[in-house]
Amino acid sequence: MIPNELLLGWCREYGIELPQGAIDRLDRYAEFLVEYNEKVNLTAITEPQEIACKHFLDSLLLLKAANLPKGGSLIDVGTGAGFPGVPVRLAREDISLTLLDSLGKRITFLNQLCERLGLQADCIHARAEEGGQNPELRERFDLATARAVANLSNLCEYCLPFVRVGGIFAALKSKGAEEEAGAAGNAIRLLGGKLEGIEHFTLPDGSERNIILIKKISQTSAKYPRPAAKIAKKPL
Ligand SMILES: C[S@@+](CC[C@H](N)C(=O)[O-])C[C@H]1O[C@@H](n2cnc3c(N)ncnc32)[C@H](O)[C@@H]1O
Repeated sequence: MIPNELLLGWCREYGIELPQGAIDRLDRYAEFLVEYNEKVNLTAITEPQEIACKHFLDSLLLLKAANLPKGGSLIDVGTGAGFPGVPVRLAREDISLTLLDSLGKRITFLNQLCERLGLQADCIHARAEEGGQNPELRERFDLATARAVANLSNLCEYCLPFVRVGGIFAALKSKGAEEEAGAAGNAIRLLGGKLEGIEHFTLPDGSERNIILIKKISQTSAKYPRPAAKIAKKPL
């Protein structure tokens, strides 16, 4: 359904390697996404070339920006229909993937998707504020990521608790990333992080993508993440 050759060409251009069979699995992913989206709202992007560019290639850029060690672990917070986590896992069969979202209908979709694609992933129905206090998830991951979930300050409180010391939180953002990173300075520091840098990309459709990289340099205090109402009322 997606323009496979075009996507492969983009991957070559951006230096992203795909293992054998990944393009076929991405194609089946797109097909199921569009089919399921007719009954349950998952995404506004349904045109095949747009899915290839704005969902798949965009997600895969994470691999260009952040180092994910061989056999490492990735958590995608507020993953929605699986972005960026699922495309990244299809490109990196060695990693373990956890997909977390607060909406049950998204998790139902993801479980069915994993079954169809024969993909191993933990799909967790929880708010990030709760998941980050769960000892089985807290400070366990080499890489945490999120796209289109919240402003960077709140996102740091959602995501940094999941990251092990020495690991990375990578936030996928469009324009205004420098300003957001500046405004989140206090949150980054309080949560045990350090701004490593921002990787800039231009997608084939001309849109801007910035990936903000935050390294976890010390443990996050047990008081974070706070309950949702507190985060909303008093952002760090
Ligand atoms: C705009 S969608 C983005 C989905 C996906 N990351 C993408 O880029 O296509 C935001 C997603 O974040 C989830 N979300 C928002 N706040 C959350 C929270 N506090 N904890 C977990 N999931 C959350 C929503 O349920 C939704 O699926």
